Amino acid sequence: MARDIGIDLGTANVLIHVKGRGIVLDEPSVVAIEKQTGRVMAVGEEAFRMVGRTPGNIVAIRPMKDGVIADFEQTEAMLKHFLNKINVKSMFSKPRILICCPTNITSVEQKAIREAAEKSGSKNVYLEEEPKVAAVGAGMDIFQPSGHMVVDIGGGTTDVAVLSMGDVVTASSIKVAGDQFDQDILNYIKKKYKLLIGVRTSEAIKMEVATVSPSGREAEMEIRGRDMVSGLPRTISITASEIYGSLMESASHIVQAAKSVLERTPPELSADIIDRGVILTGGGALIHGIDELLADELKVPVMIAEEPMHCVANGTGIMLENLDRLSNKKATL
Ligand SMILES: Nc1ncnc2c1ncn2[C@@H]1O[C@H](COP(=O)(O)OP(=O)(O)OP(=O)(O)O)[C@@H](O)[C@H]1O
Repeated sequence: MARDIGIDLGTANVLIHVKGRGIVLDEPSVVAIEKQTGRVMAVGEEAFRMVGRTPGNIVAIRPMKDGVIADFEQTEAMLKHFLNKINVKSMFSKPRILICCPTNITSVEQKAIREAAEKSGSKNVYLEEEPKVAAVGAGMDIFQPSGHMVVDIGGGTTDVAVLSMGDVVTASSIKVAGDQFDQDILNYIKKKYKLLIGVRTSEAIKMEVATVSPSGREAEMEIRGRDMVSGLPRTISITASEIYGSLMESASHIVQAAKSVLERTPPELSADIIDRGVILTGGGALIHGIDELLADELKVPVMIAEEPMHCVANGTGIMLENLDRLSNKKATL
């Protein structure tokens, strides 16, 4: 039985979509390694629980940090682990696999990703650009001769693209996305309160109280960390309005990337975008107020896709059904 498998190989999360079954795996892109031997101790959810909490000889890393493959061996190990976990070999004979990986990876890295997938039992491996698949997963019919614009805000990268007739017309990719907001919050707390917090705490702040909305947000949260002066644990309370300022620089990079794409878009397609609006995908689209900010700045309607974190994974399923229309990267590798 031939089956199709789609993989969103994201810098923050890996999702695997199996035709007819939907998303069968959704785990953080984290690997825990024993430092001296390089042995992989844990992958995904289990490794994520160790972030910031490992003893000295173990380190929990994100092998694809910042939208590039920072550690290729660990990326490969992670991909193999996930494919084994869903037991591809016993499930299907010769599945077709479509992988969406960061836009900036080199052709050598692309080849190695393909090989890792092939070793897990597939002879037909395709790679595709993330914004294109995100747009399809968000429900856009990008194969028509009309303009669609997607802003995919992930963990490491924000990809902005205008698509028409199944291809990218204008695009921009910047290394400012959800992770940068976490870092901004962490830096702000450190500077203002002399309090050290971990990335997991700053991510929780981003989700629960942060906003980039010009109209603000009513939210407050108690956070714990280590006082830089006394070295002792300390609890403070923070509000949405004070976090707002620390996020504005990163938010404006995302706005600028979207503006630069619109400025380079042919006028007929711009007109389509005014009618249809811009769709936001990726987990970063869930930061409070990003839709309002972009709508204010771009002067076009902006909507957050349904289940923005699942768009790429769901899009792989749709793309695999349209393999003939897919610009097949396989031949070029
Ligand atoms: N409710 C939320 N509010 C704000 N941010 C969120 C929320 N949920 C998830 N995120 C952020 O979304 C980001 C991860 O999104 P996603 O899984 O789409 O990224 P990715 O596809 O792995 O990354 P990339 O596209 O860079 O490869 C993280 O930075 C995470 O903190």
